[in-house]
Amino acid sequence: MTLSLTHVTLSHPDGDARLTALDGVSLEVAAGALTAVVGPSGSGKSSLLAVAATLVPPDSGRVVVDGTDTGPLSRAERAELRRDRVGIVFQQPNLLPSLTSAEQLEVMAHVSGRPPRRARDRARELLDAVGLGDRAGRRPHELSGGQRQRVNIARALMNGPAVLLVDEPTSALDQERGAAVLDLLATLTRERGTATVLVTHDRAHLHRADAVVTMADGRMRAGRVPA
Ligand SMILES: Nc1ncnc2c1ncn2[C@@H]1O[C@H](COP(=O)(O)OP(=O)(O)OP(=O)(O)O)[C@@H](O)[C@H]1O
Repeated sequence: MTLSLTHVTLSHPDGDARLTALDGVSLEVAAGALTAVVGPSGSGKSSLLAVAATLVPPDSGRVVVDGTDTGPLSRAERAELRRDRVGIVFQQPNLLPSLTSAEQLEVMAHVSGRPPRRARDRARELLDAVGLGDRAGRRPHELSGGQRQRVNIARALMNGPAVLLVDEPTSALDQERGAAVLDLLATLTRERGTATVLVTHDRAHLHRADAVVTMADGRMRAGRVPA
């Protein structure tokens, strides 16, 4: 499995007590598969993504990313693993206002020490893949919300991640643009072979997922993919 969480627990300080955000959660996602995570606010969905992204080490349990057990890794080693093998798409695109779409992507390669020329080609190819080949020279304020989210997705794929983690990508979009973004994520997952986890409130599009899991009070329950 490309992403594997086994009996993961995570708690946060809550006054003198601790609040359990993840309570023995296990999840496996194969390369090329899209798993959607749904559940009410506060059920642990963002905590699950944070742990899978190696941003937060769990209190107990195992997180394996692309064959690497992340438990023994130092903070610096986790950061390196994240940079090279994990793509993260946050709810808000967080694009840099002064950079063009192509440059938003090229920065990722630069940070990873990859050659600029290859980065330019790859940025072009990815912008084409998300339908923005003709918007490569535009800055964020010259793009629509849906286009900015597509740049955000392309940027997350820049370093060829094995695992793609996506947090509520449609929350700022209308129904039609949201549906298009989810279609795109499903297609990219298959074409690029990422193990993708998508947190969403939007139950309308769950049929695009290979599996759906529901979180409630930090626990996970497998669900059927709706027809
Ligand atoms: N950094 C933190 N410090 C303290 N408590 C936290 C922290 N992050 C999350 N929590 C708590 O952990 C529980 C799970 O939160 P989490 O954000 O993972 O849920 P969620 O399902 O993503 O919710 P939402 O849909 O509102 O984003 C909640 O009770 C939340 O208040």
